[in-house]
Amino acid sequence: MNNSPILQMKGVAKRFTLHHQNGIELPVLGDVDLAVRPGECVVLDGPSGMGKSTLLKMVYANYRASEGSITVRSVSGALVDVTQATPRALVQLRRDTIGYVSQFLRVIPRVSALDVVAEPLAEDAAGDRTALEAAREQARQWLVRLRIPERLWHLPPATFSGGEQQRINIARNMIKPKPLLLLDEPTASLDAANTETVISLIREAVERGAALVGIFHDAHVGAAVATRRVNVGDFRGAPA
Ligand SMILES: Nc1ncnc2c1ncn2[C@@H]1O[C@H](COP(=O)(O)OP(=O)(O)OP(=O)(O)O)[C@@H](O)[C@H]1O
Repeated sequence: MNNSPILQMKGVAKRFTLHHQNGIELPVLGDVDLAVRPGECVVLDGPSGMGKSTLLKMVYANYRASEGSITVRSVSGALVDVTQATPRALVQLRRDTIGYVSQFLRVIPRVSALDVVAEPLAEDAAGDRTALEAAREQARQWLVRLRIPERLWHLPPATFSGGEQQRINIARNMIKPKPLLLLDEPTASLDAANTETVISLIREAVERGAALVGIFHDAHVGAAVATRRVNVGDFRGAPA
């Protein structure tokens, strides 16, 4: 296995410009140096407002870094600096290399829960019927494992409970094994049994050699999955 980092952040800083407050700048993170290798699950610690979610959003290129480089080793082996990548390269990277599980499901109107979960594999099937059916079969297995009642499988998740939506989101974002997985409170609305299932899923991802970076307010989950802990407050530039 290639043990070089899947994620490498060097000298990363983030400042928000508050346009409605005379353009004042809010420094959140500075001098972030972080390398994450295959088989690591780095848990981000630090008090509320320190910039944990901001760090993940920069890696996923939802937020643009103010300084520094964020290099991701793609499935094809190419090193891509997400701070410089073209929109097209970012779409490809999100499709094949970087998974991002947030607390909230972005609901797609009229698409059933089963198809929402199957979609990342169905996209790759490119119309091939056997591959499409295999994608839907895998989606069924994920729905069973995450205890989504069968009566919900063919309904769009818009009206599902918070915990049900969160589990659909986890299944959709983990069904396709990707080298880098970003987890922003994936168990926030889950009961004990489903939380344990997610802990197992995270450990399985670590075992297959994925690199993970996660935020978990539930200390039990963080302790159960962490191979290393990083305190975001230690990155210089973060407010005291
Ligand atoms: N889009 C934005 N515009 C302006 N400020 C922002 C924006 N996003 C985040 N911030 C600010 O950046 C700081 C860090 O926020 P972030 O959500 O990363 O913290 P966190 O460590 O994840 O907190 P929590 O544990 O409460 O989720 C906060 O002060 C927040 O207000």
